[in-house]
Amino acid sequence: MAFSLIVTTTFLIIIVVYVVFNKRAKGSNRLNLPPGPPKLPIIGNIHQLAGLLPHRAFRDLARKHGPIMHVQLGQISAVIISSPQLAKEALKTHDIALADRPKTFGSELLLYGTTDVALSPYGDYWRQMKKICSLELLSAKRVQSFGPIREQELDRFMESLRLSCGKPINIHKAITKGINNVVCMSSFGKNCKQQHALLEFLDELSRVNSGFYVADLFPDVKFLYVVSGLRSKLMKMHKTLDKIFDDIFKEHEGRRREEGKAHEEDDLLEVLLKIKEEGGLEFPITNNNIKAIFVDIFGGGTDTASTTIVWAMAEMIKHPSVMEKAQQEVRKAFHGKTKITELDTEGLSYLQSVIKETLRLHPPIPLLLPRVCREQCKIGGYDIPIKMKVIINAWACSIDPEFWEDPEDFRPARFENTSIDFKGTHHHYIPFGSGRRMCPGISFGLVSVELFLAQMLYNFDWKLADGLNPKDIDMTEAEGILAAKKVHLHLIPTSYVPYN
Ligand code: HEM
Repeated sequence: MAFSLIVTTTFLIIIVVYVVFNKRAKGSNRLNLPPGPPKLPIIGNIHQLAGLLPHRAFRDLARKHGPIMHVQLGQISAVIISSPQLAKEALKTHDIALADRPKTFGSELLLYGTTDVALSPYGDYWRQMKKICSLELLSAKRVQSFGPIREQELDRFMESLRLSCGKPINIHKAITKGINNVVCMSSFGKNCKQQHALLEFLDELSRVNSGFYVADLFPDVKFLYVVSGLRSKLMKMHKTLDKIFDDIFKEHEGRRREEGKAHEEDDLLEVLLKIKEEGGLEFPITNNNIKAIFVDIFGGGTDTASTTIVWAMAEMIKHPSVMEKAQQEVRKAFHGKTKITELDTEGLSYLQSVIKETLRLHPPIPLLLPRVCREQCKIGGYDIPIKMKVIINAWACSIDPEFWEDPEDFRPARFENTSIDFKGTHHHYIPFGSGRRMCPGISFGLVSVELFLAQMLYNFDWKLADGLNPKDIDMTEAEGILAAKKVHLHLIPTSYVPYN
């Protein structure tokens, strides 16, 4: 009986999906869609991604089917762009037409109806919140105001490294904690008790919100969310997250009452609460909107920066001459200084090249955040209809042999004496995206990356734990939106004592 129920249910799912799929496919027959790999009924091209990292699978498919491809991922029709020229057409020429973001059940639930910035639909609400983000929360002045927090956290981090000298350290864990402390204190003013729970939540979020979950690929077949267990998992995550934020808000409210206006600098929560209380906005903001913004700040602010630092250390260990050159630069610049500030890192041009090269080979979000077409347009001569998902493979662009010599080699020197920056105007190098939906957190993210790396290189010499040969470091990426290093990096620091 139970068996026949399963068979009937499966059969029904197949029929429903097939009917919807066919209807959509017929609708697009009149369009000149980009070419793409052959599709199987119902699943389309899902099998070509199975077990692979999407940015790598798409790059391999693009080598066969071209830099603009149409793929069918279950019910999701998507165009994958893998060349800088076409990325420019999409993100510059058709920036407004492609400025929407896709919605998933998970993003709706965990981002309070996508009222954050990153996944909010394009429109007046998004414009208002992006402006608040860029001008109030992540402006150069605000980022600078958190300098003392970063320096205090860095001192603590350096002290913990000194205490561990000669012993192996899990660099991934140590850095993530350090960066998360900075983000937490900048956001809520004090080390918040909920920090650990927030970190665990983010880890899970990156996995479940990749957009490549089976249930997300068949959004019309609602009960797939139920039978796959994703619905209950997401509901539980939402409940946990909401409780974490409620506790943070309560603590903050208590401190506000105790301290009155005696804060030295406003933390980000205080900035947002003041904006909310002042009113006068076209879309008055609620506590739920503020919570959604903090998911962006934590999601965008912690793992992207820590991932970059880990990859930079792994690449430098693999390439000792790069490590030596970066250390020489830092040690010369800081020579004789007992206290190092952010101003001291400004002239470190080789270190900047190391960071740029790390972000070229290991962009933390290799497929950027997906866009959705809101006005039909043409890219590379092909039609992009409304509602089509558009995925830019930024990683494929940054290793395109037409633009980069020996593209898969780690060679920071390639950035010396070039004008290539992070502003998203060179489409062969877009680790922060490009156009209207580009990342507003570049300064906030990079200042920590520079400061942490500079101090790690200045104060310590580094070698691999377990007698591992640098050439054998496993550089595999983890699954999820974020291409973090899958196998944690364990390094042994020894104190560097400068000559007087
Ligand atoms: C190394 C650090 C970082 C990297 C590599 C990075 C990368 C990215 C990328 C690739 C996007 C998508 C852009 C697009 O779709 O064109 C993005 C968007 C975004 N990032 Fe970042 N990010 C970083 C740090 C941060 C920080 C520190 C914050 C906030 C504290 C942040 C907040 C955001 C937000 C809110 C968006 C969405 C913008 C929109 O949709 O309008 N990011 N980031």
